[in-house]
Amino acid sequence: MNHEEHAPTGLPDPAKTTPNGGGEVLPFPDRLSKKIPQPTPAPDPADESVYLPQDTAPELQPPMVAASERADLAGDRPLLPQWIRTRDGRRTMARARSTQARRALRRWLARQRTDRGHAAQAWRGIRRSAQWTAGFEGAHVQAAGHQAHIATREARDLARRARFTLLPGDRALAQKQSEAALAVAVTAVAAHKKAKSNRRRIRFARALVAYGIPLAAILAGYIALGTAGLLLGLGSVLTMEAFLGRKPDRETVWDADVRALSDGDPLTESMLDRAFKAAKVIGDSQRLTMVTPCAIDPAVPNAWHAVIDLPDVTVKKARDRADEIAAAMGIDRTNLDIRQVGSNGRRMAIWACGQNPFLATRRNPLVAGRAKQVNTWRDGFPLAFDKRGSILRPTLSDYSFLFAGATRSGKGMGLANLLAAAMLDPRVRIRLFDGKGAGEYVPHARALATFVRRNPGRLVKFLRLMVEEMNRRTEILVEAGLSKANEKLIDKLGGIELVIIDELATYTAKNGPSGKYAEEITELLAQIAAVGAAVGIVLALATQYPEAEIVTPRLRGNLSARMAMRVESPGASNVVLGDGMVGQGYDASKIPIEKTSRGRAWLTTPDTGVIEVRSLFIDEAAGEILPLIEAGVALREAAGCLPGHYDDPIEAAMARETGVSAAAGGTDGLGSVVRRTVLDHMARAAEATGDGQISSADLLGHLADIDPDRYGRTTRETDAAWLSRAGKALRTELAGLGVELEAARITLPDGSRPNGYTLTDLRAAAARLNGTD
Ligand SMILES: Nc1ncnc2c1ncn2[C@@H]1O[C@H](COP(=O)(O)OP(=O)(O)OP(=O)(O)O)[C@@H](O)[C@H]1O
Repeated sequence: MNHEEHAPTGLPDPAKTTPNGGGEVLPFPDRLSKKIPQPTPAPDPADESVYLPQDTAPELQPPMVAASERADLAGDRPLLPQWIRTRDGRRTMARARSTQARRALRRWLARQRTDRGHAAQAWRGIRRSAQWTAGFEGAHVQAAGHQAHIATREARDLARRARFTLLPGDRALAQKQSEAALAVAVTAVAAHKKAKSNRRRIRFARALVAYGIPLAAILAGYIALGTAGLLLGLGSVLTMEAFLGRKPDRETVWDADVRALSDGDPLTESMLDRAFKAAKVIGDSQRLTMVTPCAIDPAVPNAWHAVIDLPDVTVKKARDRADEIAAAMGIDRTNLDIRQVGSNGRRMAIWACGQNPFLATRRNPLVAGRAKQVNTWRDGFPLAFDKRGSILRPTLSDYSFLFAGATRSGKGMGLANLLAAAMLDPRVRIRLFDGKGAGEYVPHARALATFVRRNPGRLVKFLRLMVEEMNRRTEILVEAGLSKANEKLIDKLGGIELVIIDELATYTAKNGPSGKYAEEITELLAQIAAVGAAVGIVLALATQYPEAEIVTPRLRGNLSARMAMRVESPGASNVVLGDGMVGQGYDASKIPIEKTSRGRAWLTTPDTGVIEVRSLFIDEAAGEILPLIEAGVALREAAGCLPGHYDDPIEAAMARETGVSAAAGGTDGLGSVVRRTVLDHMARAAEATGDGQISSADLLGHLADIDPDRYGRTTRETDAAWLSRAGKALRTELAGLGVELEAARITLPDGSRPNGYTLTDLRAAAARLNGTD
């Protein structure tokens, strides 16, 4: 019942309401227009207008007002309108409730006929429990059965051939092949049996949960309460099943044409057939031939694989249409992997996963276990995992590396994985130039043969030495008659040189502050990258700015292993992966900007081609790298090659040339590698004057305090003689450092114009000396 039904008769007439209005009990006429007594408000003694005259008839006297009909003076029943508290109001409400109940019952009855009815729900729940009990293990058994079948048939054929081969030599060979095939068949049959028993065991365990528990509940109810308990138990089990089956099956799930791996459907032959047809890889009249049936890949959740033969099309064509195939299977291209098997170009292994295989974060195995020595030359270093979950381990014996990606894309993690393994290989001399200049690598310093922050001038000198070192090593190889170093030769050559440059743009940007070095650095890097790896000199460059100016095409061409994390544009992706790669579907700018995508990349190496990967994770914030650094220091100490404690020809030559060594990050271990010279004292003295300049006389007085032997004044010396001698000593010292700096006229605040130096000139000379300008 609703208010509109009453409108014509039921609504109170405002004209007839008492003067006290809405706060009082209002009349609510009956539907049958019964005469109802007009409830009257309690008289307000203060309001004389509501007093009835003395001669009012007794029937018009105000009736006794029931408690529920009294005015709600205290306001403690504010949510109930006054009219409900009348008898008619209550009757109206009762009528409304009964109508509602009737409608609810009708709705419930109508629902029972649909797939949302409680019986349907319970039945669906029971069916789902049965499906869950059966599981997917059958696919494994089927695959193993297929293998066993093929292997036995092959063994039988070979045995027959061996029996009928008459030539003794051929017969021996045939028997050998027959025995091998028999062994394979026995293993395949055993694997089939094992898969069956595994399926039985898992099904039994599931059946215990799906059927055992409900049966036990019903039985317990019956024993405890008899028939009532039995009904109660049955009721609760059916309620539980109805809960499990509360969502109706979507029709699409059972429709072969729209099955999707992402909905949890299994990969089937018909799904593959349909997807390859929809992607126009095969025609409507063609069919795929299954070499192995679709089976679960236990390494990745919700992943499947199969080997198929394509009819009259190449695997390359299928790979080119990977996007379309994936879409037809209801997944993203990232979740699909197509590889060629064998050499006929038609057989392919397909792997597909219902969810993004790169959502998982996988830790670097070196930090997960106990840190022990690693052979990066032979076994490589764990860098990343592919979509099938296999860890990729590039070796340090074949090529140089480039890591590129926008900020926070995870390129630093790529370097961190390389560094982690290099730490644990004492033969690797790690030379790190940190162009960002932050403190990120300071904890590693003790194990670094060279550690310099920024300082492009030093990098140029270092790379020149490296090119000389490369030529020296090449000569050794020439003498040994080899084109490439092997593991035995590594020690003779002087170990593996790993040159890491983090933020290449600091050094190779032509328009940057170190532009004058850019060209030479790029050229030297390209030379080292081209032949270095063959003689044990490997580069690992990282940049946030993958632009052709920073990584020139020639340099990129020589860096054979390149990892493109998320970049800003398709052009940047091509700078890393190679021209035209975006057109082939390898586009690092399409990697989503999400936290869960950090470390995802396209990796290209001569061994793998271009593949999609995610780098392994090292939680640097939690200090996971620290035990590796300690282990690296200990290994180098034991091998007698702890930086700064052995004769490193490169750093020795650098020290000769620049006057300071950067082994283990220099004397302060921070990679600042600044040479403390007389220039620093001069700059500090000029700073102390407060006006940015200092006269020669004051400066020499200051130097006399610091280095009395050289600049001190003897008792018999006149002022002029001392100034002349000390001035000459200073010029000699500066010339010895290779610094060209002459005293010039300066104007002091008192107006005098003596000879002296400005702070700006002194700083510029110091920067030139340290190569930091
Ligand atoms: N493979 C990965 N798995 C999980 N998380 C990762 C992975 N790689 C990077 N990350 C996360 O992304 C953050 C940024 O990574 P990283 O410092 O390597 O990026 P970057 O590109 O070098 O950043 P920046 O340009 O600021 O130096 C890391 O702190 C880490 O938490």
